[in-house]
Amino acid sequence: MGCTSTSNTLPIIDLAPFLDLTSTATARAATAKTIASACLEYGFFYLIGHGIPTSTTDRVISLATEFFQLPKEEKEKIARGDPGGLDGGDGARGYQPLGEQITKGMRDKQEAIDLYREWDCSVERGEKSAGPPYEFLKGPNLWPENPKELKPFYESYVQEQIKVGEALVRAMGMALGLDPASSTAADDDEATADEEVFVKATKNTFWVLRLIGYPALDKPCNADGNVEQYSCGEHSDYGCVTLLLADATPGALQVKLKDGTWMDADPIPGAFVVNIGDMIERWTNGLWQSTRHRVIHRGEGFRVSVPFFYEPDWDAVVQPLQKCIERTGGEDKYGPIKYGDYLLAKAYGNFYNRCQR
Ligand SMILES: N=C(N)NCCCC[C@H](N)C(=O)O
Ligand SMILES: O=C(O)CCC(=O)C(=O)O
Ligand SMILES: [Fe+2]
Repeated sequence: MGCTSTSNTLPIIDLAPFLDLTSTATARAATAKTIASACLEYGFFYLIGHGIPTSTTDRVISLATEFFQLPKEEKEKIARGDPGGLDGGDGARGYQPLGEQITKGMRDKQEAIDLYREWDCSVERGEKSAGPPYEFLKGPNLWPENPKELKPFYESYVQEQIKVGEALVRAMGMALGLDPASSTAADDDEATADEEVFVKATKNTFWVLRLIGYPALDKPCNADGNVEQYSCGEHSDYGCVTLLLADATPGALQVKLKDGTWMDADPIPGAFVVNIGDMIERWTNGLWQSTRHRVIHRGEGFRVSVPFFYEPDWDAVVQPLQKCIERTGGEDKYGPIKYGDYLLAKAYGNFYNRCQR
């Protein structure tokens, strides 16, 4: 697949009617309609009206940038440990140096920190034995000590993002409830059981926050225009919705369109780039697909992005909704799956060394 991509036409969705308590049912229905068509056509859109100020998102990016600029030894203080080891790691959380993350069997040119919803070991094992060893993914987060403000700032950013995720999946539930044959907006938005499915399944969201640093690629494309190196290979995300915050670098994230061509999804100031994950695809029986995307950072500088993944609860059982089965030919294409099991398999396969040996 070539290095070139077409220019930017992803839809822009305004979430404000779902966050502003004074908004009208008509305004919510209008947003839901735009979501329904964006999810059907692209599985990707820009999100505005989310209520998180640019002063916050700018700081999130600058703190991540500061971390990646630290010396290697400093960053490796929070290197993800081995699951089952006594170093305090669970194998998934913490810092991953360049080359540890793999996609489709190739090393991605990126370094990262993964943070997840805290796993409360004390509940399962009793307060006294809450320390290591941990099972894969089932441990405490490893937060950087430097920059000092990172942890408190990010903790409150996660809370703000959870609110956005909640409002967004509520809006998506409503969008799914719209009658595709009807062109008129619903006159009231009293939620039906189906419309609340995403909200209920994300009450204790097993969220992920990933800080990613992308060095410039040496040679992203060869003379024929084919891709030689990836910052992140082609993939879909695993859960409900990804709310991507990235620095201003253009020419990096690409979205795969239904015709197989790639389109740039360059950042728009103040907007998150949102995409739907595999669990939404399964709930909708493939009606809304978890669109594949990749990163080929074609610029010169160091690029930083901080995706927030708003996901189902660890224990949520995800299966196609009857209404969606009917709309997609009457056959259940996926069956039920527990989100935690799905995530374990995916996350385990993401690392080149240690976990895979
Ligand atoms: N939560 C994480 N790590 N999200 C990033 C997904 C990047 C693709 C992944 N290596 C894959 O092959 O699926
Ligand atoms: O950095 C980006 O633009 C996207 C990263 C991404 O797709 C991911 O981490 O899942
Ligand atoms: Fe992704």
